[in-house]
Amino acid sequence: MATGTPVGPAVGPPRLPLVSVRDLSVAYDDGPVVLDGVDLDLFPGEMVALLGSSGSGKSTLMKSLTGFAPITGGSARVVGYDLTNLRRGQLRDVRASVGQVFQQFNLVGRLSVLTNVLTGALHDAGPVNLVGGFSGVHRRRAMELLDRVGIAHKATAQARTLSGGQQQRVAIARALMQRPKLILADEPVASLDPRMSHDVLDLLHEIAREDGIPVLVSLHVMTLALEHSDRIEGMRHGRMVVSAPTARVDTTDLAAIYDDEGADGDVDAA
Ligand SMILES: Nc1ncnc2c1ncn2[C@@H]1O[C@H](COP(=O)(O)OP(=O)(O)OP(=O)(O)O)[C@@H](O)[C@H]1O
Repeated sequence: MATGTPVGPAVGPPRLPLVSVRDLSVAYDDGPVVLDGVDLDLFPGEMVALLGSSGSGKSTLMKSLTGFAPITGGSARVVGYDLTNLRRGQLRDVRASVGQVFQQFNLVGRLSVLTNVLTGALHDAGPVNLVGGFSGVHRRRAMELLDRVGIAHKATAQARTLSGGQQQRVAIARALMQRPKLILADEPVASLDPRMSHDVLDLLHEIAREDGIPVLVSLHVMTLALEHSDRIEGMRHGRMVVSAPTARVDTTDLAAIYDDEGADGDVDAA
């Protein structure tokens, strides 16, 4: 298994991981073990691509980081919380600190783009009604974020009228509205064409670098992962079989992840 130190500045204070997972096991409802002895560290400012064949456990790993998959063994520290030993109310705090981006965008189609972004602030806005209840501060921030993701001109449009790539930008702005300490993006480009896929991954990579937060992104297209990540984590049958800086990943690593199960991409591209 390839390993390596995470990408980052050669000098400066030691960086602490925002996510530190050790020997993690997950099983659903007394079923078979789905994650088996998984280790994972995510550091500030890095874009990490999570690769693996269908069913290897990528989504389950992401869900386990926000308490949506049952941890049966090992440990998981996420944004300062020990997920196996949470006190009352702390799971809510973890979820409020983790921005999530999904394949299907998960926007409310009949609401405006701006309102969709504002829902990212629901955890700290107190009781609001979705149409008029957000403060001017929240509204200004939502507009700034729409500007940052390049879609401020669509602020008043219904979300369902936007293209897939535009909707994913709105979803990313909504995640940023949470002021996240970590972003989890589960196959965020699986519904997008190649051009939009590159644009969305560029945007996520830029956010990781500029905001200094880790972005963990699961991808099916290997070539996209090789082009748009600082580090590759590779899963196979619920185990982490590769963990290495992207520049050092080679065909042996990719074979360890996919073997003859196939991937959407060319192994020789490495
Ligand atoms: N809620 C659930 N209950 C029971 N088993 C589940 C549940 N969710 C996932 N699994 C099982 O866990 C295993 C890993 O699934 P998971 O969705 O994490 O894989 P994945 O790598 O994300 O796959 P894909 O790339 O197809 O999304 C699979 O065998 C799946 O059937």
